[in-house]
Amino acid sequence: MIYGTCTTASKSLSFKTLVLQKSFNFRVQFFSNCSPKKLRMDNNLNCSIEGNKKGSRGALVVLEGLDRSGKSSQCTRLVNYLEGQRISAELWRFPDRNTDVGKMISAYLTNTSQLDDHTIHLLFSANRWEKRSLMETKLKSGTTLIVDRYSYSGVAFSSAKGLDIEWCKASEVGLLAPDLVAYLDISPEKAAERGGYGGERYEKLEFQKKVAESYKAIHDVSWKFVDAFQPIEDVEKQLQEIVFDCVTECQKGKKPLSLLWSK
Ligand SMILES: Nc1ncnc2c1ncn2[C@@H]1O[C@H](COP(=O)(O)OP(=O)(O)O)[C@@H](O)[C@H]1O
Ligand SMILES: Cc1cn([C@H]2C[C@H](O)[C@@H](COP(=O)(O)OP(=O)(O)O)O2)c(=O)[nH]c1=O
Repeated sequence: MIYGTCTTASKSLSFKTLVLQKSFNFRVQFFSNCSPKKLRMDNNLNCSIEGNKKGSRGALVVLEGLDRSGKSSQCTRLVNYLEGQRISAELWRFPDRNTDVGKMISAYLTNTSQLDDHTIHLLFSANRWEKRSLMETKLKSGTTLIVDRYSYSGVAFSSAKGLDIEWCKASEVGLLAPDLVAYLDISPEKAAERGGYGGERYEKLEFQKKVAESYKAIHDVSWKFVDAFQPIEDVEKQLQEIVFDCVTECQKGKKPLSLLWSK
């Protein structure tokens, strides 16, 4: 590890351009208006600035998609990538089956319990609410969260069963809004051909087709659609680029956290 000192980041530009990029030809995160910081450089010459400037925070990144679209694989790869860039990152997933609520959800998904559609919807929401405050603490302390499914799964899956979309959203209002939603786009038929399909309650082609329609109904222009039928490494590369940009924006400290369904 090599350490240097960043002395000129306060007035816009040029530290990275004039000194670092030109002389050494590598990429360094640049932050305007920050006090002098230590630069941390790894063996690949990836460089980051230690410490958080005021308002700097981690990014809330959500991966959504049909069952078997590749979310879990890509979430793991993303966290590894970010850690390689010296960006603090954690992998989260919903449902979180470790909590008491999560255990009820897991029993439902594995068909060992039966629940009314409204009830299971509210349990999925509760499972997010019980993690909300920890989520906020982590983000504010500078940790980026890569989240495998979030509110949009809640709304897409429940509304695919016929529940009213606005009713489905209501229990999600006030949860933290993601900085980025990446949708792993694959047809239900192609997803169904992938390994391990068929074990849990929702892993049925006809139902997944309805879920795909629900996702179409709830997405907005801010979502990034990534073709999930590409080779796994190509999906990974594309995600790395959009996630890195998002994390950089959040590190700048000019983007406060916002709340779900307020946009
Ligand atoms: N781009 C891809 N191309 C081919 N197979 C993939 C790709 N992404 C994931 N897979 C495989 O598909 C299966 C489901 O992937 P997974 O990441 O568990 O999806 P999800 O979390 O969305 O259910 C796994 O066997 C995984 O290895
Ligand atoms: C987070 C969430 C997931 N789900 C569904 C989607 C999945 O079919 C199932 C379990 O999610 P998950 O364990 O992520 O399944 P997979 O890895 O196959 O994508 O729960 C909901 O119905 N509502 C929700 O709020």
